[in-house]
Amino acid sequence: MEKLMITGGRPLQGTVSISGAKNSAIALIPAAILAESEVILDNLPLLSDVAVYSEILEELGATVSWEGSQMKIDPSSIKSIPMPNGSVKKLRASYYMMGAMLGRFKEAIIGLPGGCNFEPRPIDQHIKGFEALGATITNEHGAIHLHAKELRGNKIYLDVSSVGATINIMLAAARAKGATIIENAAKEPEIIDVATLLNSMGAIIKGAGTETIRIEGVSELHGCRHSIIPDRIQAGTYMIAAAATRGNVLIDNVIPKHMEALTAKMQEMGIGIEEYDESIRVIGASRYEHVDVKALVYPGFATDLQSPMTSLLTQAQGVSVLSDFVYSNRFKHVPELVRMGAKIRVEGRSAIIEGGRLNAAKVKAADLRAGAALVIAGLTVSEGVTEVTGVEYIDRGYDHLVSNLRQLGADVWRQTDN
Ligand SMILES: CC(=O)N[C@H]1[C@@H](OP(=O)(O)OP(=O)(O)OC[C@H]2O[C@@H](n3ccc(=O)[nH]c3=O)[C@H](O)[C@@H]2O)O[C@H](CO)[C@@H](O)[C@@H]1O
Ligand SMILES: C=C(OP(=O)(O)O)C(=O)O
Repeated sequence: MEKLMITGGRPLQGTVSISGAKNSAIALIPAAILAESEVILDNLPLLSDVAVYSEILEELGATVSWEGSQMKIDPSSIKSIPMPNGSVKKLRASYYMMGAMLGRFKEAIIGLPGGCNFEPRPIDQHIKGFEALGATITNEHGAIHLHAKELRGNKIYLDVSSVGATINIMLAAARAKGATIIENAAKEPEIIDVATLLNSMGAIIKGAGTETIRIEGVSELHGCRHSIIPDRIQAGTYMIAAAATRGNVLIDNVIPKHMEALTAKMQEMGIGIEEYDESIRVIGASRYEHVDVKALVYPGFATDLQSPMTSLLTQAQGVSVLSDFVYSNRFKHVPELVRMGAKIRVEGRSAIIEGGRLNAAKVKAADLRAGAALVIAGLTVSEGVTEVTGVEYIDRGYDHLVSNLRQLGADVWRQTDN
């Protein structure tokens, strides 16, 4: 079993460069299925989810070569092969195979997604969107069967502004007949990134990043080259880690605009923030004020930073209230932080956090961002060694985590126990 070992108490110092966004990468790779020729993706993060996605495309017959942060995908030999089990079960975003395969072949059989299950994560809005485009959908023994004689554009109002449903409908609609309008679309930066790639492939998509997206279907898409936006959740995690250790860190290769909800909260706590064109410096202080945080859809505070933020709030004076309005039960990190001495109780969709010192402990990450929260907590503890298991979750979203933290002066290492 692999674990992360952390002797904390050292303020993080130096520069960390952020890789491309996981939540873009794992939508852009399946989007390449829609093209007839080679798609080149630059600034790709080296993550386990990305590796699984390249496996999925190879299983379908695509030629994938991956060198450093560049992936080349030649989808010209892709075939419509059912994927009820196997790799698709390993990650959440395999649901994008539904939209991409439907767009290209008008049919797909895809096993229900795996990934981080911090609470039930329905895909009813994805299904509603595909049905509106003319697909017939059945769930047979845990695999979704999708079929359409032809896909026709339609107006789709999403009941919840879902990132996955918005992207999935864009993928299928890009090669449908006529115009599709998505209302109450999600506005996350990763949606703009996917629309940018699709438009470079010859799609006609307008309004990505707003609540109304219009997609004019085209009969064919071609290859292109695209550079993935920086990962705002990784960036936010390092910003929080810098502040939690009362360090001074330049976070490079970020889009500061994407970080606004976090930077505003950190400034409210008394943390120094300097913004540059493509980087942000976080300057820790000896005392932080308590704040209330509400995780919301973009441009609100990201739910994916809610767990790391919980760890930072244990370092503030007084009582903070952190509520998650996207995932009301995303609190699997809380019992583990309590094992480390944190004073936190969960009431409904809120964690009530009383600032205080943490202790080293053996803790388990139950999902990706819970893992990030535990690493940050461990970095604040100077006595003893914090051991974090569940490293496979952390590897879904943070490439070079150990080397990045070590470069910033942290005493962190990976250990494998038999
Ligand atoms: C691969 C990826 O990009 N993952 C991100 C994506 O997940 P994901 O796309 O799965 O999340 P959604 O935006 O779809 O979920 C938002 C909310 O809508 C609900 N919902 C969603 C779809 C649906 O059909 N029905 C429904 O009720 C969910 O339960 C949740 O409460 O956005 C989440 C919210 O920012 C992030 O935490 C994830 O990191
Ligand atoms: C929940 C996350 O990802 P996924 O939707 O891929 O499980 C995340 O990135 O925090």
